[in-house]
Amino acid sequence: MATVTQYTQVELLTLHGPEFRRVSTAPPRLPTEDEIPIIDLSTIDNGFEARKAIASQVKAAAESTGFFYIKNHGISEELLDRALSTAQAFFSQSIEQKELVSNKKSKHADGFHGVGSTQGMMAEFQINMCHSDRKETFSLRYNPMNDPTMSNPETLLSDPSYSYGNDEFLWEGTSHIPGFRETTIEFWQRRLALARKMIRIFALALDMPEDYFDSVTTNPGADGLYVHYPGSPETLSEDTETDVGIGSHTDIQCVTLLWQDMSGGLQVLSASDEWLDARPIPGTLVVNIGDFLQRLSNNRFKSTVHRVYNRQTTSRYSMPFFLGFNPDSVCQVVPSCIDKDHPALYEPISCGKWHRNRLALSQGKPITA
Ligand SMILES: O=C(O)CCC(=O)C(=O)O
Ligand SMILES: [Fe+2]
Repeated sequence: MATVTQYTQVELLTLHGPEFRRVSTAPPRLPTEDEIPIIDLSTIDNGFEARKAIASQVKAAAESTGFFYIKNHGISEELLDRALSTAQAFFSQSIEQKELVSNKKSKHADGFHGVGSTQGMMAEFQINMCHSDRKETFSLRYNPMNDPTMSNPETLLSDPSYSYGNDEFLWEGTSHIPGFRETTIEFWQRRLALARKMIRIFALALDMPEDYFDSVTTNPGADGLYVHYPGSPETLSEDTETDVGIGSHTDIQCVTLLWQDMSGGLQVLSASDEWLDARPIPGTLVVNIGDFLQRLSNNRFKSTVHRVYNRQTTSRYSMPFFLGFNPDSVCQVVPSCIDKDHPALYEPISCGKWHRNRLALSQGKPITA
């Protein structure tokens, strides 16, 4: 007997008002190789032609599901293991110890966000409309002192419009965890370097010179996170919505790099409104596109709805990294994405303002013009 696909709706908050998306109620299925491809980065440093070849695969993925895996990405298993142990050591503490580095002490929301404390502004300040997120987070944001490519961090540090560099409390409040500061900063640096390489690949994928985004990634949005999804109580029924890890959302900035443990639970909406199981694949990171890059690409590259369901009784850990552009650089739709049939759909805006507006929206505050 043929099965009839049934649909429900998810509500997403956007700057243009709420947006409703049809989604299938069927359980997630495995993606095809084209839907979420695995792209090999082993040749990324081998010269321009090699990078063009990678970019053409990235372009195909970016124009379809907007999600892909990368392998041979250059971040060692040793560092990933160390970062995971560091995250686990942090989250296994008492709530009082975690609150020593509460994000409330920071202008940039660095630090600890407890379970359910920050609906609608967790992680990268995603907008989750359905229910409280069941996760806790530690986040480290851009600080020019931690960026090895920044030749004059003092200039930025002394610029009051940025209020960079007030993250000492993070290291004081975690100094009892061996290696926490060293590992967290080293991992953040490696992810920033990889994200900068990836944005060059994205420039090529948009048929632009590979250095096209370099000038807007000198002090970019760069949010490195540890995330813990506590296990769900065994008593929860299958259809309850309360044990969701992160509700349906799109990422806000440009490119997300995600390490996930082997628990599973990451689901990605397909072009035909079905949930795809973006299962963990050892040795890979998941890459996806955020709303700001979709905007700059005139909607050519897809910022795709995804969510996390942790329905197991044990913890799930993930470590996402969100790359934006320099907060004050005004960016316009990329010229190669505009022609007479495809006029620019969006006004120029800075990534910082875009991010702030999305945050204000999620908190019910007015949006600045
Ligand atoms: O934890 C994950 O697997 C994904 C997290 C995510 O989508 C996010 O933080 O934006
Ligand atoms: Fe996300």
